[in-house]
Order: sequence, then C-alpha cells, then structure tokens
Amino acid sequence: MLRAAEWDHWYGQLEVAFGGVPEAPQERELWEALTERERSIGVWDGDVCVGTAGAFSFRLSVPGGALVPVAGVTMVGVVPTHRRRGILTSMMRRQLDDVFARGEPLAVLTASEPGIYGRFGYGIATRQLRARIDTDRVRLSVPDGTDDVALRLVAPQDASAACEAVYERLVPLRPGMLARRPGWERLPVLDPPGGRDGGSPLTCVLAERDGEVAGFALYSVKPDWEPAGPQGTVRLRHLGALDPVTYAALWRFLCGIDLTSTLQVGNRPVDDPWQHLVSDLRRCNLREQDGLHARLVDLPAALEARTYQVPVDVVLEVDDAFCPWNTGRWRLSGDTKGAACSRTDDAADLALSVRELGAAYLGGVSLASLAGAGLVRELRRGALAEASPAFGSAVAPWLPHGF
Ligand SMILES: CC(=O)SCCNC(=O)CCNC(=O)[C@H](O)C(C)(C)COP(=O)(O)OP(=O)(O)OC[C@H]1O[C@@H](n2cnc3c(N)ncnc32)[C@H](O)[C@@H]1OP(=O)(O)O
Repeated sequence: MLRAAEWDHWYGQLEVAFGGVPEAPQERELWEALTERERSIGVWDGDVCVGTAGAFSFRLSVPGGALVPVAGVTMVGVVPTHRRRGILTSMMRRQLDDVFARGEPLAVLTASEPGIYGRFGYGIATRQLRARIDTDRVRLSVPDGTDDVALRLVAPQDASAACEAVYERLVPLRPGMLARRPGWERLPVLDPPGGRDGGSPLTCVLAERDGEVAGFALYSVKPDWEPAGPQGTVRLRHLGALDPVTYAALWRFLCGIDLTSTLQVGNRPVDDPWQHLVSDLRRCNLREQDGLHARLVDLPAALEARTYQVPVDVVLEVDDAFCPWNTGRWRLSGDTKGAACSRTDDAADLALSVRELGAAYLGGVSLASLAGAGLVRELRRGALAEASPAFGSAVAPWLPHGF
C-alpha cells in the first residue's frame, strides 16, 4: 500500500526510470487520481524509492463478449542505479501473487519494450495497426447512405459523454477492450499543450444519424506549408462508430480536411474496415506492432470466462514456471455458449506454455501459427485442427488505449 504522501516521490522515480522527462501537470494530476494506491508496489533503498509497479482493476472484453476482471499492470520502473539486480522480478512475483489472491483470472499490460515480460508468462495477445495515409492520392469508396450522416465539431470536453456512450456499446463487440472505470473518461480527451508537437488542440467531430450520435473521432491537425503548397497532417487519436455508414462518413471526413495531405493513424485494429474502402493500400504505409500482452493467472477461470467459436474438447499440457499453480494437465470443453476447464489425468492433446496460451487467449494469434514456430506441440494428431479455430475470434482483438 502506497501512502498518499509517498505518491509524488514514487511517481517521480518512475519518471526517472523512463528517462527523467517530467510529465505535464495535467497528465500527472490525472495519473495520480487514477492510481490505485492499495495495488501500488514500491521497492525502497533507505528512503529512496528505486522500483515501482502498479495495477488497475479493469474489466476486459473477451471472445463471447463477457467482461472479465483483470489486473492492468502499469507504472513499472527501476531507477538506472539499481537495474539488473532482480528488482523487476521481485515486483512481478509479488504482483502476480496478489492478482491470484484477488481472484482476477488475468493480468494484462502494454510494454515499453516487448522483450521484457515473456519471462513472466505474458504473451502478445493483440496487435495494433499504424498507418500514414497519403490522402492526396488515396480515394475512399463509401457505402450508400454515407451522405445521410451529419457531422459537427464539438469541443472534446463537451462531447465526452456522447463519445463515452458510443465507446461503451463497442466494448463487448471486440475482445481486448477495457470497460471504463470512473475517471478514465478523462484519458481520451487529455490534451496538455506541451504534448501537441506543433499540432492543434484536440478536436472532436460527432457523427449523427436521425439526430442520434452514432460515432465520433478525436483528432488534431498539424499544419505544414511547403513551397508547393499546404502539406498538413491529420492525427487521429480515437474513432468509434456504431454502423458502417457512420464509420465511412468519419473516415471520409478525416481524409478530406482542407490543407492536409496525410492522415496519421497511430492505433487501430489490424482488421479495421477502412482498409477495404481505400483505392490504394500501398500508399497507406501500414505497420503493425504489439499491443496488449496477456497473462493467465488463474488458468481455469480465464479459459472458462470466454467462449469458443466451434465446439472444442481438448487436454492441454501447460508449463508455467513463474506461477506453478497453473502447471499441469487441463481438460477444456467449450463452445459458443460457455466452457468448463478442470484438472485431468487424461493423455494430453497439445503441449504449450502459459505464455502461448496468453497470446492465443483473445483470438488474435492462432494456436496453429504458434505450433508452426514450435511453441505449441501437437501430441494427438488432429488436435491442433480442432482447437485452433475454436480459440479464434471473428474480429481481431484490439486495445484502444494504453494505461
Ligand atoms: C507495464 C509497464 O509499465 S512497461 C514499462 C517498463 N519500464 C521501463 O521500460 C522503464 C525503463 N526500464 C526499467 O525501468 C527497467 O530496466 C526494467 C523495469 C525494464 C527492468 O528492471 P530490472 O530490475 O533491471 O529487471 P530484473 O533485474 O528483474 O531483470 C529480470 C530479467 O529481465 C531481463 N530484462 C530486464 N529488462 C529488460 C529489457 N528492457 N529487455 C529485455 N530483457 C530485460 C533481465 O536481463 C533479466 O533477465 P535474466 O532473468 O535472464 O537475467
């Protein structure tokens, strides 16, 4: 338990671990308000904090649409004078024991570097799509009805409630999304002037159909004037839409803002539908990177919390060196309605580590692909072909924002 009076020093030491650039006061104030001090770990050398780690009590959408309690691991840092002597390892030990004791089936995080957390049993469960769309050259074909969508600009603070209502409806439709906790609605509209890098303040466009808000986009514009003419960039921060025509209207708007020639997209689902509307995908300069890392902490509870696309009945031989209570043989039986998972002495069908199970958990990474890398071993012929589609998801899992 971190005391309120310790937070400032504790967080300052986290900033030191991240290179020492202080955050803007608005940002710091928000993270202080969101910190769950009873879940915050500090490692102290005398009266100096040398290691920090925290967790948020989130609910995560999983295949099937359930919202599962998870620990959102955050604010991990070790100051440079104390690195590589096991402080992170000791914090991860303490934290995962706490998560298990609290009954949260999973822990999730976004990593500063993807190589850090695999050793603690985290697998890369979602990816995120980046793009730089050359809007001077790329044309968008939109579905019939797009012209019926009305767009209006609203100050982000004033639009927040409407955006949040749209977001809330989207959460159960895609695995990997986090239900909002009170206070977290401030994060999408956080906009400290020092973080704008020459761009405009954050802007919100609301999309309405028949007078009802059906979508929104939060973005800023960075102007740029070349001798040959304007070359501004639209930077998309967040977009949500409840139907295809609202979605298309928002993308058409973002691609068509005067005096701009680039739409920069930082974090979208890998299967984001705009990719099927554009005339030239090459000029969208797509890139993918890891998003949410997931760790099964209570293995049977986690596997029972999601559903399976096709009926599956499989025995998994799981290795979990860091949380040995998960090690062993588990029978998983499930379908689109639910699942049961319990220990068994029956012969195993597939062998894998808890890290691979974390990677496959949200349906974005197939067991077959992991098997191709030698990370899942098929012990009964045909088991992979049965289990791999069952673990899939119709839409790619995606984490819309960091934490
Ligand atoms: C969820 C989040 O908050 S992500 C943010 C993570 N924080 C940062 O990136 C801030 C800058 N970095 C740091 O603060 C530290 O270097 C940390 C937290 C990443 C590591 O802390 P340390 O106390 O040095 O780690 P620790 O000594 O316990 O190392 C454990 C193992 O992880 C390895 N490791 C540590 N950091 C890294 C890294 N950045 N990349 C790859 N491996 C790493 C170590 O080599 C060690 O491996 P070993 O068990 O094979 O010997």
